[in-house]
Amino acid sequence: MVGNLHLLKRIKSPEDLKKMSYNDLEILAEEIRRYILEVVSKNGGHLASNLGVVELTIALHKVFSSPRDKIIWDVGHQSYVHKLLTGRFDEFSKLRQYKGISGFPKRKESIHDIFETGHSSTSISAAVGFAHIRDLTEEKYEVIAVIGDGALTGGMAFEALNYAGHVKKDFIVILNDNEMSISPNIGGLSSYLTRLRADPAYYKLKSDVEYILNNIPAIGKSVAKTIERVKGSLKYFLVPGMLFEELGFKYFGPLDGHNIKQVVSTLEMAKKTKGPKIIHVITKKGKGYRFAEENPDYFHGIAPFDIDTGRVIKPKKGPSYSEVFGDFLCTLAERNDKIVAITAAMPDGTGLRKFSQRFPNRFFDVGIAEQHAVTMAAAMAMEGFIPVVAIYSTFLQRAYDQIIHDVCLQNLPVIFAVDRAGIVGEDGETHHGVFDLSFLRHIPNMVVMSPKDESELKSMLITAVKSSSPVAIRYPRGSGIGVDKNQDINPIEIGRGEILRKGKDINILSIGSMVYPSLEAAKMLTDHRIDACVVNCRFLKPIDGELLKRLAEISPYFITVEENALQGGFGSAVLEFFERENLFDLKIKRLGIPDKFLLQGPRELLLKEIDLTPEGIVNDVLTILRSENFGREKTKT
Ligand SMILES: Cc1ncc(C[n+]2csc(CCOP(=O)(O)OP(=O)(O)O)c2C)c(N)n1
Ligand SMILES: CC(=O)[C@@H](O)[C@H](O)COP(=O)(O)O
Ligand SMILES: [Mg+2]
Repeated sequence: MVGNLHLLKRIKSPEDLKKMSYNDLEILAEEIRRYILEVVSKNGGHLASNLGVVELTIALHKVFSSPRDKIIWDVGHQSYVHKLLTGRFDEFSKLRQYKGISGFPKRKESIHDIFETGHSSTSISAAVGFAHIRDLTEEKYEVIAVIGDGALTGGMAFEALNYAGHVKKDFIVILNDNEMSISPNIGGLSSYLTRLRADPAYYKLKSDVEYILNNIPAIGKSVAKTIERVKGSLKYFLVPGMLFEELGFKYFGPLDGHNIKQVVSTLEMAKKTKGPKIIHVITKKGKGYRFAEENPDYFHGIAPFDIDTGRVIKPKKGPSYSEVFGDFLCTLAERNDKIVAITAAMPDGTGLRKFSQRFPNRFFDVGIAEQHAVTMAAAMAMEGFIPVVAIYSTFLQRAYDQIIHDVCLQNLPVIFAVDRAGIVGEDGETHHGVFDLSFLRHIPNMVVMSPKDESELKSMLITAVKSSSPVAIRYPRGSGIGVDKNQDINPIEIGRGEILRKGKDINILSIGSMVYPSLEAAKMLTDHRIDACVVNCRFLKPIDGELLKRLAEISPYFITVEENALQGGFGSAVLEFFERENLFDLKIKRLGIPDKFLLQGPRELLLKEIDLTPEGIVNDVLTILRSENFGREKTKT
C-alpha cells in the first residue's frame, strides 16, 4: 500500500506548495516518490527519470508561478511530478492508461502543460519563442526550459543554444544532468559536463588563481599584457560552464538537484539575473528506489513491476521484433564484416545491445541525433560499408531530409531498420509510428518493405544486405507470432508479394502487422460464404504490380489493410498503381489509421477503436459487397 500522502493530497495547485516549510517540502518529496513508484509499478512508465526530478520540480514550482511563468519539459517523460503538483493527483492513478492522463505534457490536460513534448531537444527553441513574444507584447513572465543531459545532445538543442545566446533573451535553461540518456550518455558534451561536476577544489582553484593574478603588482606593460593573456586562457580551464558562457549564457552550478533549498536559492538568483541563464543541476536517475538507482536504464521506461523485487510482472512471451532483428544482425555481421550498426541513443530499445558487445568497433551510438546518424550512414555506405540505422519510426521523422538528400538522392545502400512502426501503445500520439510508409514511399530509389512476422523480418534483412539501394524495413513494437524455427531464411525477390490464401470474391491486400488479421478476417468471411483472397504484399515499394493486375482479373473488389496513416500509405500506393494502369473499374476500400492523432492505450484497444481488426475488415468486406449487390443471398447474415 502506498501509505499516507497527507501533504500531496492537499496540493491542488502549485500555490499550495509555496506556503510549505522546507521541512514539509522534504516530506512532500518523499510522498511523491512513494506515489509515483506505486502508480508506475501498476501502469508502467518512465520511472527513473521522474524519481530523479522530484526535488527539482518542487523547487521550480516554489520559485515560479505556473502557468503564468512557463515551464517547458524537454521530452516530457519526466513530467509526472509536475502533474502531481499541478492539480492532477486524482487522475494520476490512470497515468498512461486508455482515456487516462498522458505520460507526457498535454495542453488539453492542464493549463500548466505549456508546450507538448515527447520527442527530444525541443524545449530551448520553444522557450526562446515564448520569450520573443513576451518581449514583443511587453508582458512579464519567466520562461524555463528543463532539459536532460541526454536531450542536450540533440541537434535542435544546439541550434537553440546558439540562437538564444545571440538574441540574449531573458530565460532559464535548467540542465538536469544525471549522466544518463536512456543508457549512459555519450559524446564530447557529456564528457564536458562530467568535468564540470568536478570536486569543490575546482572552485577554490579558480578563485585562488584569480586572486593571485589580480594581485600581481604591475611591473611594466609587457608583463601586464602577459598576465592578461594568461588570465584569458586560464579561464577556459577554470571557469565552470565556460562553454555556455561563451555561447552567451550565464552559467550557475553545478548544484545538488536533490537539495531543495540550494536549488530554490539558485533559481531565485537566476531570476534576478538578466539574459539567458543555464542552471546545471546534478541529479540521480532513479533516486530513492534501489532497483532504479542501480539499473536506471532498465527503469527508464518500465512495464508494470513488483516493487519489492523490481521484477516485471508479465515477462515477455518471446523475443520482440527488435531482439530478433538485433540477434539476426549479429549473425549476418559474423558473415559480413562490412555491416555496421548505428543507433541514436537507443541501443537497448532497438535490440542492438548484443551487436554493440560483439562488434564494438562496428557499432556507433551517436546520441539523440537521428539526422546525424542518417548522414553519417550515407558516408559509410559510400565507402563500401553496409550501415544499418535502427531508429524508431516516430524518431525517424526527424531525419526526413537526410534520408532524401544524403541517402536516396545519392542512391546509397543504407538499411533503415524502422522499429516501433504502427501503434505503440501507452506512450501515445507523440510516439505512434504511423507515418513512415507515407513519408518513405514517395522518395525515389527507396525500397520499403514490412514483414508479416519475425521469420520474414530475417528474410527481409538478408534481402536488404544484398541490396544496392536504400532499403527501409518497418516492423512493430513487441512480438508477433514468433520465429518459425523450421522455416528456411532466404532473401525475397524485391517487389514480390505472396498470395497466402486464394479466393475469387474479394482481394484483401495487406502489409506487415496487418497480414495475420487479414487472414483471420478471410477465415471469418467463409461463414458468410465469401471466398477472400489474402495477399501479403511485403513491399510497399516497389509494389507488386503484376500480382495486382492478375488479382484484378479475378475480382474487381479490393480492400487494403495497413497500420499506417491512410494518407499516402500502402492503400494509396495501390490506388495510384491502378490509376497509372488505367484500371478504373475496380472498387477499392482502404483501411488504416484515419486522419487524426491516436491517443494512448493498449494497442489492441486502439486498433479496435479504428476498426483495424479482423472483425473490422469483415464488416468492410460485407459493406462493400452488399453495396455492390454482390451475390445478394451470399452475404446475408
Ligand atoms: C528525437 C528523439 N529521439 C529519441 C527519443 C527517445 N528518448 C526518450 S528519453 C531519452 C533519453 C533522454 O535523456 P535525458 O534527456 O538525459 O533525460 P533523463 O531520462 O536522463 O532524465 C531518449 C533517447 C526521443 N524521445 N526523441
Ligand atoms: C520517452 C521516450 O521517448 C522513450 O523512453 C520511449 O518511451 C521508449 O519507448 P519503448 O518503451 O517502446 O522503448
Ligand atoms: Mg539524463
